[in-house]
Amino acid sequence: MTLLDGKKTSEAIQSEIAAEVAEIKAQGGKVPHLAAILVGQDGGSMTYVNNKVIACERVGFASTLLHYETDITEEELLTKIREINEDPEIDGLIVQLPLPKHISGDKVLEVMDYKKDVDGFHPVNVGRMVAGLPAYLPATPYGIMQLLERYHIDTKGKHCVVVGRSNIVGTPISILMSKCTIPGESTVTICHRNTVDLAHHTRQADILIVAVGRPGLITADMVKEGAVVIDVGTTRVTDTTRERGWRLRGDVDFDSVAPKCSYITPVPGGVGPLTISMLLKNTLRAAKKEVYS
Ligand SMILES: NC(=O)C1=CN([C@@H]2O[C@H](COP(=O)(O)OP(=O)(O)OC[C@H]3O[C@@H](n4cnc5c(N)ncnc54)[C@H](OP(=O)(O)O)[C@@H]3O)[C@@H](O)[C@H]2O)C=CC1
Ligand SMILES: Nc1nc(=O)c2c([nH]1)NC[C@@H]1CN(c3ccc(C(=O)N[C@@H](CCC(=O)O)C(=O)O)cc3)C=[N+]21
Ligand SMILES: [Mg+2]
Repeated sequence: MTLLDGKKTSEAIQSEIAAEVAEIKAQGGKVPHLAAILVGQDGGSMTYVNNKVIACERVGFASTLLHYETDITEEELLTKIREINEDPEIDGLIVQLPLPKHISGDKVLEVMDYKKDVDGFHPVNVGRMVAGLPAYLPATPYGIMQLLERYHIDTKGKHCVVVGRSNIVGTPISILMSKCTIPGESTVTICHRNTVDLAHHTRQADILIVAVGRPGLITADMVKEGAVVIDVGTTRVTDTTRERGWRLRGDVDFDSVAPKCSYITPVPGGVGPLTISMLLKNTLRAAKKEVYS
């Protein structure tokens, strides 16, 4: 069993990005600039946004964090997004999810300039990804592809089973794994809440990707011997032995499943750190106008 070390891979990617930024600076070019919008006080969201800002500093990007109270109106938020769209200094924009109920995530995406949508959630980027055209790929699926690539995991002709069909993880990773690019070339099954006999499907998987948000959902009996298991889930569970009172748990029951796997990602230290690195990568691509001029 080989551990897919997301932290190490993420550090390698961030070093590559930092080297490119240094080169851009040396040539007097524009330093990539990421703007992040956070609405409200959700603990997890605050942690992720802070991690993103810290990572920006580490690779030499500029960053702006815009933090609004939960009672900001939808129109006020949309006005702010329009301002950022017009600001030539800012290359990439993310709006941290979840948003409060009175703000429509779909409207936010509609207003956002897709050329600055480094999360890859805008319908233009989603459509271009599906069509196989250059696009910003959503950071988590992009990170999973990086892990598979950098560990030289053979995906061609394999059966990839994805559990979860969200727009930010399950759906895009299923599409990418089915494409005629490497990693990819897999035969893909997508499972969700209404899948009958989940274990029957997961047991068929050569590559099992789980993005549900239910700690320990995948147990050893649900996994084929020798499978590659990618655990996207990151749920905070109470842990009184920790100073902060909680720890992160994945969707896979790691202790029982790991011995059966050829490769497996840990939580934390698996997919999560890569998500941040690929967001930086997208921001660099935005600053370099690699996807759109
Ligand atoms: N490591 C990282 O970088 C990231 C981690 N995450 C984590 O990944 C997890 C999933 O996130 P996200 O995709 O946004 O979650 P969503 O809640 O948006 O989607 C969860 C998906 O799981 C499906 N589902 C729920 N229960 C079951 C079940 N019992 N059996 C099969 N499928 C089920 C849902 O089905 P249905 O569509 O029918 O409701 C849905 O498609 C969360 O823990 C989140 O914190 C998310 C993003 C990035
Ligand atoms: N617009 C938007 N884009 C997102 O990409 C987005 C979002 N909203 N909302 C929430 C989810 C969740 N998500 C994670 C990012 C990093 C870690 C991560 O770095 N996890 C570390 C641990 C971090 C810690 O210790 O808290 C790890 O797994 O090792 C986890 C989850 C991005 N999301
Ligand atoms: Mg969601």
